[in-house]
Amino acid sequence: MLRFQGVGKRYPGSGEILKGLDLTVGRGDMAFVTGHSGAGKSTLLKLAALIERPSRGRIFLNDRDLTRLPPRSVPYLRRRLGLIFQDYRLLYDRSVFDNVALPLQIAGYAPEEVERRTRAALAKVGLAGWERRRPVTLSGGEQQRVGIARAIVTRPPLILADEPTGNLDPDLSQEIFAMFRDFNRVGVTFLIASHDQALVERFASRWFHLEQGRVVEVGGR
Ligand SMILES: Nc1ncnc2c1ncn2[C@@H]1O[C@H](COP(=O)(O)OP(=O)(O)OP(=O)(O)O)[C@@H](O)[C@H]1O
Repeated sequence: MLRFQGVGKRYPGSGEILKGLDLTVGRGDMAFVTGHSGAGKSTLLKLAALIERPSRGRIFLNDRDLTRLPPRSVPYLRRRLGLIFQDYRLLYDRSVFDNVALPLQIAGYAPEEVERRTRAALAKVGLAGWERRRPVTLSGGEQQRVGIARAIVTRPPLILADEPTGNLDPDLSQEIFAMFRDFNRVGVTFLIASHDQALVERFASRWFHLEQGRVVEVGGR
């Protein structure tokens, strides 16, 4: 589903952060990227999400070469991805409903469809009835559930999550990963950056360990 082939990345003025990376995430995988701080985990996800472009190599999503994608096709492609961030990135001046509904509104769904799908996504993350709440009144774990509902609301086949439990305690982290696993079981592919080794070993069907810009170890069942 997602394939990196000899991918290098250098930021303006930086050395090479990723140095010819090869990896493949298959359809239905629950894949993790591990590595110490600065190893390039976020960079890898940003490349997959087309937030950054590689300096060399190729990235394929469903056999489509992302490195050759014209800029005008980027927004369309991004709609087919769910993105989840460590710091949730919610809009704090909007309601929970508005946050989750936003990707559907951008994609041009009719209002009644937006309403139906948004409520369904909130129910899936255990937040049915929370539509009118404001994100500031929610705990970190609850805010991340809103972030997850926003990521799944367009039913993307692939979800990219960057340290999604980095700000949460171990019990909540486990809850969030179990939720990902439930979505994974119904067919959503995940690529998750995490440095929580114990949880990765428990939940990963596959993982890639990064060191000095390369995959040095591949695990999984
Ligand atoms: N926009 C940028 N410009 C210049 N250097 C950058 C940029 N973004 C990241 N870097 C550098 O690239 C390296 C890898 O960063 P990245 O965020 O991908 O690592 P990470 O493995 O996700 O780390 P962490 O676990 O701390 O989030 C770091 O040395 C960082 O300083």
